[in-house]
Amino acid sequence: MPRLTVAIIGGNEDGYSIYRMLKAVGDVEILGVADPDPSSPGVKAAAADGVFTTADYTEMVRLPGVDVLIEATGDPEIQMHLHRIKPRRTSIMEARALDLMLAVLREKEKLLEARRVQGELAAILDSVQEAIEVADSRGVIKYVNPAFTRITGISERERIGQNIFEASPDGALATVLRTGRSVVGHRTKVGGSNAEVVSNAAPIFVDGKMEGAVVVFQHFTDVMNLMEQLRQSTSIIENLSDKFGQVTTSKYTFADILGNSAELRRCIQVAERAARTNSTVLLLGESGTGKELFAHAIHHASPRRDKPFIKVNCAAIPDSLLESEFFGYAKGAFTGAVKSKIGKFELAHGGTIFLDEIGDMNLNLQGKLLRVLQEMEFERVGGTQTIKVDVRVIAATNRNLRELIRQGRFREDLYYRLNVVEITIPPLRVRKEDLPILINNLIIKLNRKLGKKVKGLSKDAEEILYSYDWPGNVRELENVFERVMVTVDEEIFTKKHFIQHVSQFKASSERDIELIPIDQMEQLLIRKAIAKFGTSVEGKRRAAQALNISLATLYNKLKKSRADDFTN
Ligand SMILES: Nc1ncnc2c1ncn2[C@@H]1O[C@H](COP(=O)(O)OP(=O)(O)OP(=O)(O)O)[C@@H](O)[C@H]1O
Repeated sequence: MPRLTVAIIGGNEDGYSIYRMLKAVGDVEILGVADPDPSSPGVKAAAADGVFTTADYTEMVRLPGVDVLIEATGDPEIQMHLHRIKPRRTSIMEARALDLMLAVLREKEKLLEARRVQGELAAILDSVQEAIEVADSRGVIKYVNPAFTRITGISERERIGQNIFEASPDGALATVLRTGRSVVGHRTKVGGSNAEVVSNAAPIFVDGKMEGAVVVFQHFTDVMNLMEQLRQSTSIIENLSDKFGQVTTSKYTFADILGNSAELRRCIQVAERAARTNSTVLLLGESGTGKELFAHAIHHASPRRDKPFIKVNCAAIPDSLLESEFFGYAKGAFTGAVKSKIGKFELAHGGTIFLDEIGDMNLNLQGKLLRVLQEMEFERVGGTQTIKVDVRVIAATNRNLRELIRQGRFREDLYYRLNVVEITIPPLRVRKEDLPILINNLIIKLNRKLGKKVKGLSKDAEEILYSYDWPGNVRELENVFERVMVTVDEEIFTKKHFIQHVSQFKASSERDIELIPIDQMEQLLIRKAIAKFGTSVEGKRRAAQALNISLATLYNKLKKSRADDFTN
C-alpha cells in the first residue's frame, strides 16, 4: 500500500503530539518538521530520529512528493501563505482539523494499548495453575482458561456459551451471581465433570453494577496436599523455634570454681576426670556450695561442650508438669495441648541434662526417669512414637538421699544409677581457707558491677567473717557482700558494716535469742521474709535471697510447712 507522506509545520506542543502519533502509524511517512525555534520539542524529536528539520516552513512545500502539509502553528497568515505556494497535489490540514485528528488518533492509541493489555492478561490467565471461569450477569459463561480444562476435562468450546445456572447451579459462580457476594473455600463438584474442587468466587462490578462473576478453583486433592505440606512445615518451624528459645549451653568452666582448700581441689580433680567420660555424675552438698557451678564446668570440659546444656529444677516444677517437662507431650495429649511440645531430654540430645534438686522428685517419675537412664528412650506424654536420645546426666541435691531411701521416698535403684561418680562438695565452714580468694573475687566483680572502689576489709571485718559458719555457703557470702556493697560507700569495710547489714551476725554475735526448735525458727524466718517481700514470684525470689536459700528450696519449705497462706 502506498505510503502517505506528510510534513509538519510547527514544532510546538501540538506539532510534537501529532509527530509522535503519526510516527506510530505504520503507513504514514513524516518527511520533515519546520519551526524557527530549533529547541521546540517537535524539531528536537524529529532531529533525534534523523527526520529533516528546518527553520523555514516554505521548504516543507518544496519537499518532493509531500501529500499532506500539517499546519500546527495556528497562524492564519502562514495558513494563507501555504495555500498560495503549495503544489496542487498537496493537501493542507489546518490547526482546527488537527484537534479532530488528534482525538481520533488518541482513541486508536488507547485501543492498541487495550489490545496489548488484553493479550498480556490472556497469557497470564492461560499459564496459571488454578482454573478460572468467568460468566456475565445472566450466567452466560464467557471465559475459561486451560487449567479449567485440565482440571475438569471440559473443553473451552464445550463450556463457553453455556449458562452457569444450568451447567453448575450449586457452584460458587452461580452462588455469587445469585447473591452478589463473594464465596470463599466453597467445596463442590464441577457440573458436567467428576472433579471435586475448592473454589473462591467474586462478583465483577463495573460502575457499581454487577456485570458478572469470576471463580478460581483448584482440585480438592491438590489443596489437601498443599495443606498437609503447610501443616508439616508449620510444625517443623514451631518445633525449631521452640527448641531455639530453650536450648542453653554451659556458662561456667573449672576456672570459675575458686578455692584452694584440699577438700575442694579433690572434688575438682574427680569432676575433671569424670568430665572426659560419659558417666552419670551425682553432685551432693549443702545449698549454695556450688553444685550447679560444677555441673556447668563438667559439661564445658566434656566432649559435649558444643552441644546443649539443659537444666531442669525438679523442685521448682509442680509434680503434675514435671513429666511433660522431661519428655514433652504430643498434640492433644491433654486439654490445652494444641500443639506438641519438645521435652528437656530431647532438647539436651547430644549434650548434658542437669537434674537439679533430684531428691525432690516424686516416686512415680523416679521410675520413669530410671527407664530413660537405662534405655535412653522414651515417649512423649500422650505420644506413641519412641524417641531415642544420647544425653549425659548430671544430677544434684542438697538432701540426704540415703535417708530418703530409708524413708521410702527415693528409689534405691535410681540412686545407684545416678551415683556412678559421686562428688560431695564440702560446705564453706570446713574450708574457710577458701574465703580470701572468694572474697577478693567478689569485691572485684561487684566493684565492676556496681561502679564502686572497695579496696578490702579491716581486720575486725575479716575476723567476724571468718568466725561465721556460712550456713548458706558461697551463695550466702555473695549475697552478704552484694548487700553491703550496695549500701556502704567506703573503700574499706569494717565489722560494723557487716553487723549492720547481716542480721545473722547480730543474732549470733550480739543478741541473745530464745532457744526454740530449729524447724520452728526456720518457719518464723520464712514467714518474716514472705511478709516483708510479698507472695509474688519476685517477692519469693527476694525472700529466698534474703534467707540465703535457693528459690527451689524456699518452695520446698513452703510446701512442707503446709503454709498455704504463703502460697499464691
Ligand atoms: N567455689 C566457688 N567459686 C566461685 N563461686 C562459687 C563457688 N561455689 C559456689 N559459687 C557461687 O555461689 C552461688 C551458688 O552456687 P550454686 O548455685 O552452684 O550452688 P548449689 O550448690 O547448686 O546451690 P543449690 O543447692 O541451692 O541449688 C553461685 O553464684 C556460684 O557461682
